[in-house]
Amino acid sequence: MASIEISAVAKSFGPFAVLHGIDLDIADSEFIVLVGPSGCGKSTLLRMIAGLESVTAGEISIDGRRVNELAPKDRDIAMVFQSYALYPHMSVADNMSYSLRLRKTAKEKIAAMVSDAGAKLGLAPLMERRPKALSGGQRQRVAMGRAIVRQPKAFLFDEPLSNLDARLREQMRAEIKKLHADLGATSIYVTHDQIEAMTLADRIVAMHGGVVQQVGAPLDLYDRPANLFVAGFIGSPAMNFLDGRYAREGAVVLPDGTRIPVAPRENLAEGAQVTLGIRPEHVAIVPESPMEAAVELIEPTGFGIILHLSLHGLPFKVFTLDREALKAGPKVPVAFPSQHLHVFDAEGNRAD
Ligand SMILES: Nc1ncnc2c1ncn2[C@@H]1O[C@H](COP(=O)(O)OP(=O)(O)OP(=O)(O)O)[C@@H](O)[C@H]1O
Repeated sequence: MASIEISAVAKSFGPFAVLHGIDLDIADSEFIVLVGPSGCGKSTLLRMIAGLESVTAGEISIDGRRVNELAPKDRDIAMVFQSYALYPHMSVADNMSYSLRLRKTAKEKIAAMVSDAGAKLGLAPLMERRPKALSGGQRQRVAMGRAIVRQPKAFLFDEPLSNLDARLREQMRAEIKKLHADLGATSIYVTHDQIEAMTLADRIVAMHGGVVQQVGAPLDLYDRPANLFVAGFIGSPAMNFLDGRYAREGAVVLPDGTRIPVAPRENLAEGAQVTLGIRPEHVAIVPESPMEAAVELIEPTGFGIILHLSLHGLPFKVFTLDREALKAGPKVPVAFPSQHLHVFDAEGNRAD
């Protein structure tokens, strides 16, 4: 297994700069998830680590060795693609053993490694089938098996679950997590799905516009997002944002004059433009609250209830497990508990 260091890495396609100075140190055995909206540059970064794209500037090292000029096959890393990329004319066993046969590994060793990986992935009864006779989930398992038998220094995953339906995605997600716990292989996983990022990662790298926005443990990003982008991207239903002005005695004043008490922030001036953030599950419905919101829509999800509310025309959502919320009248009393409030400055950065 390996550590991977990315230092000041930039990428341009002709005149278009898509990655702007990425720095990231990945520890041996770590599971890193690169997450961000379409076009943020996460796949390009992964492909540069794999050697499938050139590095415009900066340096990528694996185990302390610069690999910028190294061909993909010499980097000793395995990539698992969204499209599986299996050989259609080969059986599952032959797909999995292909790279070992190329390396002229001994036959008995190949058989043992393929059967071991097949058993780990629940593929044992399917070893003689061709890919076209497999379901999407089974194909993705074969693609993973092919990566595992190579015993690479690191695994790179490029949206491996995007082609699967929701239920299978959930199941495969758990399998990937178990596999990582079992193999302890350094892994870099690209997705635009923040639930995959939250559930799989040791550390999440949130990207936007070719720039790393925040790196941290999933719950750090959830509890203390560094800026408005991360706050809005991580979490579903998404964090509510309300624009207002900061008052130094410790409040944010909304455009309608509503004062929301917040812990004082040293670095904000009186009257500074700010955005208040609160997650839907943190908005409290409390009978004694003087703040009343109009009920616009009620969405029961089965698991919980999402209320679409508005405070003098400012929309926000509440998520609650309390089924009483289904009976909400035209107005509900709400409160924004100050320990759950996030305040962002005019540049969108966290102000603490
Ligand atoms: N070969 C290329 N030539 C020119 N532009 C490219 C090339 N490959 C990617 N890009 C551009 O680089 C930007 C980043 O693409 P990339 O595929 O890395 O994004 P992504 O975050 O992985 O998005 P997605 O989730 O849609 O794959 C995009 O604007 C894309 O159009």
